Amino acid sequence: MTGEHGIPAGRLAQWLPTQRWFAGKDRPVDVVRPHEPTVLIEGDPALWHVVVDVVQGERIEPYQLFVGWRSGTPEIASSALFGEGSDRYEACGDADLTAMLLDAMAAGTRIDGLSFAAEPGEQLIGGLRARPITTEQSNTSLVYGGQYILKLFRKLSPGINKDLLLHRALQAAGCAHVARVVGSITGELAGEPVTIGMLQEYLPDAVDGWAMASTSVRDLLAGPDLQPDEAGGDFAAEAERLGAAVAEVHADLARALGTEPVDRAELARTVQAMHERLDQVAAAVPQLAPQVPALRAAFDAVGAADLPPVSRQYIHGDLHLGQVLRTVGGWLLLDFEGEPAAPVAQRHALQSPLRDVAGMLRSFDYAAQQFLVGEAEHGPETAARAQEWAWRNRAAFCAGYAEADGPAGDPLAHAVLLRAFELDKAVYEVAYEHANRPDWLAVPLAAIARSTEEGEGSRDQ
Ligand SMILES: Nc1ncnc2c1ncn2[C@@H]1O[C@H](COP(=O)(O)OP(=O)(O)O)[C@@H](O)[C@H]1O
Ligand SMILES: O=P(O)(O)O[C@H]1O[C@H](CO)[C@@H](O[C@H]2O[C@H](CO)[C@@H](O)[C@H](O)[C@H]2O)[C@H](O)[C@H]1O
Repeated sequence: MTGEHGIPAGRLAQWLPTQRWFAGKDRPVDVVRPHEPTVLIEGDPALWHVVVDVVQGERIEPYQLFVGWRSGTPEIASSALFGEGSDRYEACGDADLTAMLLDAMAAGTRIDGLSFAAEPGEQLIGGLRARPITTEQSNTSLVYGGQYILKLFRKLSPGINKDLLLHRALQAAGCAHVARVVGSITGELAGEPVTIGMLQEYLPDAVDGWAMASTSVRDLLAGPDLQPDEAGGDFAAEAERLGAAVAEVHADLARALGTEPVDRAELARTVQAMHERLDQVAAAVPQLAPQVPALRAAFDAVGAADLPPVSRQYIHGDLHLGQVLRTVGGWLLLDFEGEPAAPVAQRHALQSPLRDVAGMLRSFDYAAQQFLVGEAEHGPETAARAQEWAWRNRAAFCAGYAEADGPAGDPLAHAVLLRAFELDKAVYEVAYEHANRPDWLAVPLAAIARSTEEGEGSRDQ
């Protein structure tokens, strides 16, 4: 144990890599250096907020922890204890302790360097208990009494978090496709404000797009003679509505935060970045090697052609079916942070809205292909029907986007750029799956192989 509050820095180096939200699992943790803790609850039980610098070779990244302690023999899951024999635990699962986070926002409290605040004009209901959500996520979210959801950002970067920034901008623009932000927690890091948490209205009846799309594909593949438009779970109407929702979010972001034109020099930088990503991923994943020349040709086609103009703007940055929720009122977009591995400056860079379109098109491919991965039994007919499902829903999504007049216009009018963005995303996915879910690596690899075999003449482009 080190420090008067007993933060077990030595044990944290072993504990952190066991946590789903820890983003540094690709290399060993050398040392963990806690900053001065903030006492949130004093006494028994006690709660501290602690920022720790995690040192991994040259890389030093700050993460936040909520550290709990109570006397006696508390029932704490062993995975929450900071190592065997430690009496300090990760407190996000302790409802007696986390209740204070909402109460402090409701009261507008300041504790040392931490500011807890309701958004202007919001009256928060305090006194609610929280439970952590159990879905796979990169941060930690607590649901308070089915009313609010508080996202605690784990890896911290100085400045207002892009998720909070874009939610606020969209809300101020009257956008119907985001959950309302009602509060926030802000701290200080390297002399700058840093977003610790974002409180939003919780939508208990929402279903995520990945679950809905997966149900639709499963339904189709279960009926051997069905076509995608005949299956009971046809998703095309939802895909079209989703396309319109994304177009409206893009238009609101463009109006609220501005756009910049894309000249040839900017396009050349974009192509260069695609090549650089490919260099890195191909070096780490040898299975990508056969596709590298065709990928390079698809990227270079962007620089060579006289393309219709698309301006740059704030975009979602990591849009896929798991980042959208269907409520009775329509589709909502979540989690505007961008790609988890991207440096913060890159996440804030203005980009083509076609990148988000490409992300969602990749996701339709994932939804269709997930049931074929490792499934040696399926024949060519099953693969063809899964492909048909993806084509149908990709086309419906693009039609919805075009109809709603998003800033990218009709995505299919930008076939060369859209194809390059899709392939670039698939290269990112190869790296993501290689590092996180090796069983899924076949999905983006197969998509790249199909696309490079078919060339630009593929079905929907
Ligand atoms: N306002 C909300 N209402 C209901 N569920 C939500 C809401 N916001 C997020 N969720 C759920 O929480 C999950 C994680 O949220 P997300 O913002 O993607 O976190 P992370 O950045 O940690 O991945 C989502 O997939 C969704 O299931
Ligand atoms: O949701 P995150 O911001 O953590 O995004 C990361 O994880 C996603 C997987 O959970 C990953 O998405 C990929 O798999 C999805 C199916 O699980 C699929 O719908 C997406 O199209 C595919 O990219 C995402 O790339 C990664 O950044």
